[in-house]
Amino acid sequence: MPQRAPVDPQAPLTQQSPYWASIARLGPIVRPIVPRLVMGLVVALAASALALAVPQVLRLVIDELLRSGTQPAAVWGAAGVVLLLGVLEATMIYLRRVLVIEPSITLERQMRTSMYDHLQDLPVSFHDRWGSGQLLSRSVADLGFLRRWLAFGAIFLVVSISTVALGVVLLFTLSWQLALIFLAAAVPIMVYGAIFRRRFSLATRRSQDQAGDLATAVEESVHGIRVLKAFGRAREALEGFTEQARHLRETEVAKARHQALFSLVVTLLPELALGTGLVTGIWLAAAGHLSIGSLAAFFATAAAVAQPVEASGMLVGMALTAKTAVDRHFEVMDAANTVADPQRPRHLVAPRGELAFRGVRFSFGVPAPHDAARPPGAAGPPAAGSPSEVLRGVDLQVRPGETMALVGATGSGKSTLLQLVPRLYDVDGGAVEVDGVDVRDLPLAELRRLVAVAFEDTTLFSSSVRENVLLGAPVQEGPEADAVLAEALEVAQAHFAYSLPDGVETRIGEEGLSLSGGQRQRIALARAIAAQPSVLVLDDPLSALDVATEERVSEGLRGALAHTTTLIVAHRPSTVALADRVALLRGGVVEDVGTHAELLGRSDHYRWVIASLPEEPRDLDRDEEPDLDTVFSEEAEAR
Ligand SMILES: Nc1ncnc2c1ncn2[C@@H]1O[C@H](COP(=O)(O)OP(=O)(O)OP(=O)(O)O)[C@@H](O)[C@H]1O
Repeated sequence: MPQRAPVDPQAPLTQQSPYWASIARLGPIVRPIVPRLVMGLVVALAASALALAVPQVLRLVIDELLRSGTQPAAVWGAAGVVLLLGVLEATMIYLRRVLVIEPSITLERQMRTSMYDHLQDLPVSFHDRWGSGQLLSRSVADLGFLRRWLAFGAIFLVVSISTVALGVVLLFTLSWQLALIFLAAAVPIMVYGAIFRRRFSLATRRSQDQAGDLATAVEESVHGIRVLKAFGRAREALEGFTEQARHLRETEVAKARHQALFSLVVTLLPELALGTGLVTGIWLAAAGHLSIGSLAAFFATAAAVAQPVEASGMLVGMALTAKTAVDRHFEVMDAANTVADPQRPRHLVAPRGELAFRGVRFSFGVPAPHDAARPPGAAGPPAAGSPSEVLRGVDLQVRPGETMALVGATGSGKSTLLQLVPRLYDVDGGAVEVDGVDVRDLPLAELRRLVAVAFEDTTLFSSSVRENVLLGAPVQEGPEADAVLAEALEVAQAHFAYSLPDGVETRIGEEGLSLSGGQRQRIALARAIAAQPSVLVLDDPLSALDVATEERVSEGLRGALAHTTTLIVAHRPSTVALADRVALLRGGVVEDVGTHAELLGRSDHYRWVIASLPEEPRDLDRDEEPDLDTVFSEEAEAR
């Protein structure tokens, strides 16, 4: 497996796209809910205008009603107006929530679904480079954040800017001298705001990436918990995790410090301006340049304006985090699907299952942790003949219905060659053909119906045995599906499935019943058989079986594969025995092809490879307990 480098906590993060260029990319996605967002914005603006109207009523009450000694009824009337304004403001706030929350949640779901869909489409080479935690954090945390920003942050930012703008105009109408003092505080706020924006956006990008790496570390250690425990490496894993968590903590603390400092500036300066304004205001009122009502209204309005200014630290922080979330989202969504359907597809009407590799060249390219960190095209395949090329011109023909074993030293590229058949990767040069048609010219769905695979490292999904086995089967339900299931379980010697607590309906996989390595392999093998493919590609699918079970499976396979072209990676002589012919892979090419006996007779390298294959199974996995009497008597005989 290639290494996926986590975010370097010390690396300078300076490459940031312009803010609006990033946000504008959301345009087409957000468009359907824009009317609701605009309505939400309008009612939020109305709520803020109502809040600003209260000081005006206050001024009227003080200057006009109280001073001229009007009837108490008029004062009650004014109080009623203030109350009405308050009720209206609360209603508007409620309406805003109703208008924006539901569409923003829907949008989050849609973005998450399309990301999942895109991840399914992207080639295996993409998944080789990206840590699962990075994808997890982008599809869960980042999108959740974007929703909150759209439903709350963005609207409040616009409302805050409008409130401040309208408030400042009102302040000028009440007293231009006091308004100027108040406005003077805005200059250092704006200067410091620019510094804050730069620092915070770098820190927020780093923290979101580090959170993704941390999620990858959790995922890997949960998956590898048995290995870590068995090798007593849990402490080292914890130390590694603690180190990553420490880096994230440092970034978060730095972020919080930037935000706290900015909040201090935006809280302190308006307060200072208000204090200075109060002294000046009292002096102006005493000198008769300002009415008491205007002075009271000025300070009530200034307080209403100061509120969004004070919240600006949080709002700007949200806006910058949202921009990072958008960037991270599109880094995944922009990744091109290099293994796509052909533009002019060809079809195989009655496939015979002839498989051919013609001058196939392949290398894995240069792994990189995050696509965005690389200039486009930086990870392309190395030049032909470069040392990192795994396959350097493979020529091999497998006849229809033939079983061909692939043998070679470890790391010679056997698994790689198999993965080119269902286009998990595409060749860099040459072609893989089924019935004379380049696999790249077949629609992917058709190709993957023609070709079924079973790998040594089996993946079972959190669903029933039945669903796992019938995953690629032509029929999923009914008596025909039952028959396919039964036959596949029979050939793969996976009868144990019937004895599970709920039989073939038992839930297995990560969230279900744990199966042994050999049981998992047999389910995976049954899945490949149930797909009823024309070409079956098996990557050492019997490695975890004991000799007796392997023999029974091999026998079943010989019958079942009679009409299926099979390419099988063999790590054991017993798997080689399954094959009609054997291909010997060496130095990135097929060095020799022949029967097992022919190759034994003429190839030193083949003899060496076969001699180095293990005779015994790597992992004994018997269904039934061994007969201890027999074991003891065999041991006694041996003695
Ligand atoms: N996803 C990957 N990304 C980068 N390099 C890879 C990847 N998978 C395999 N390789 C490299 O390609 C080479 C061939 O690997 P491959 O797994 O095909 O060998 P193999 O013959 O099947 O080995 P084995 O018999 O040990 O299973 C190795 O050097 C391996 O490190």
